[in-house]
Parts: sequence; C-alpha cells; structure tokens
Amino acid sequence: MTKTPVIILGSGGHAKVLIDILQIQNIEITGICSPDMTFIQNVDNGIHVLSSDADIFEHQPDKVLLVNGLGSVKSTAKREEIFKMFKSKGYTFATVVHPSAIISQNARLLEGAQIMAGAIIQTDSVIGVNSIVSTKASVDHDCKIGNHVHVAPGATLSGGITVDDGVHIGTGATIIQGIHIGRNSLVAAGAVVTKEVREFSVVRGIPAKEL
Ligand SMILES: CC(=O)SCCNC(=O)CCNC(=O)[C@H](O)C(C)(C)COP(=O)(O)OP(=O)(O)OC[C@H]1O[C@@H](n2cnc3c(N)ncnc32)[C@H](O)[C@@H]1OP(=O)(O)O
Repeated sequence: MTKTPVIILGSGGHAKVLIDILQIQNIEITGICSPDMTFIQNVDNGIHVLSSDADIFEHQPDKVLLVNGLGSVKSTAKREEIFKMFKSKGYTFATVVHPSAIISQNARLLEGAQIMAGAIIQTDSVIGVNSIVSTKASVDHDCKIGNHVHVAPGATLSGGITVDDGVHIGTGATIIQGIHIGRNSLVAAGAVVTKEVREFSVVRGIPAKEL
C-alpha cells in the first residue's frame, strides 16, 4: 500500500469503508471531495473536505493519489466516468487492500482496484482497473475481472470466470466455474449463475434467468 497521501472522491458509505482501510494503514488522507454538502455528515471528523473538482486540481497529479469513493448498487457507470475524467487529467488511483483480505501471490490487482475486508483473490486471477471486490466476496483461481466491475459483498466466483468491463455482481450472488459475464450486465443479489450472461443484460434468480 502506498505511503503517498490520498484524496478520496465521494463521501457516502463506500467512502467511509475506504477511509477505515486507509486509516488502519496510516495512509495520510489529504482530503475528501464531497461536492454534495448534504453527505458531509457521513465523513469522519478531522478529514479536510474539498468541495469541488477545482480543489483537487490544486494538488499536482504527481503529489497525490486518488481513491474512488463512489459505490454502486446497480450500474458502475458513475464510478467509471469519474475514474476516466481524473485519469485524463493525469492523476493516478491508489489500489486499496484491507489487511484482512487474502490475495494470492500470483494474483494481479490493477490500478485503483479495491479489495475489502475478508475478500479472497485466488491464484492467477486479475482484478481490473477501478474494480471493487467487496466485503467477504471471493474470486477463485484463474478469473479475469475486467475494469470498473463491482463484485458486491459475499459474492462467490468459482474458478476460470471472465467478467467483462462495467459489470455489477450483486450481493451474495454465486457464479459457477468457467462462465463468461458480458460487459455492462447486472447479476442480481442472490442469483446463481450457471450459463453465460449476455452483455447489457440483467439476470436474477436460481438458476439465474435473463429479465
Ligand atoms: C456495501 C454495499 O451495500 S454494495 C451494494 C450491493 N448491492 C447489490 O448488489 C444490489 C443488487 N441489486 C439487486 O439485486 C436489485 O434488487 C435489482 C437490481 C436486481 C433489481 O432492482 P430494481 O430494478 O430496483 O427492482 P425492484 O426492487 O423494483 O424489484 C422488481 C422485481 O424484481 C424482484 N427482485 C428484485 N431483486 C431481486 C433479486 N435480487 N432476485 C430476485 N428477484 C428480485 C422484486 O421482488 C420485484 O418483483 P415483483 O415485480 O414480482 O414484485
């Protein structure tokens, strides 16, 4: 984990969880960007609040790292948009890993990946840029998780799964081995996926069926 100071984008529940991880690891938080002032009550005391993107641009891209604090419950599009905007301005996103996560030495976490408490990433798996593997979720061996993906709390991915960009895998969903999940699709909470998921589709239920 980096010792470079970070700025957190967003101040809702996901940002709070990230603050917790960063503080455990004594990472300096330069500020939290909360354009919507109504969210400020969610922010821990003592963290400097930046109220607009302009405040972030006062910090040189080589002096800070950004942490994407936007969560997602369905679409990951907003997280992707904010990531791409700041990348276009030359900023780099920190990869954040809770100390209780188990990450194989042969797994790869790409820029801005966020691995929450109790998550497990098995050998030869890749977690793409700006993707979240949330609390107690597991990604077994040889999985390829694309960019801007959210694997929500407790989801279980068996071995050899390919998840394309922009997918949301809902809380507690289970995916059997070798499945391909097409880009920008949504797997509903609790679904059990036994067949390929088409891009831009929504699947739910046991076994999961497309809506
Ligand atoms: C740390 C965190 O909190 S991260 C957040 C993680 N959260 C998630 O992963 C949530 C993922 N989202 C879901 O599973 C949602 O329920 C969705 C996206 C599948 C559906 O949401 P919406 O479009 O708002 O649907 P809505 O709640 O109106 O329900 C529509 C119908 O689908 C059913 N339904 C909703 N969710 C599910 C589900 N997961 N599985 C099966 N059926 C479902 C509802 O019962 C309802 O059925 P009805 O029409 O017969 O009454």
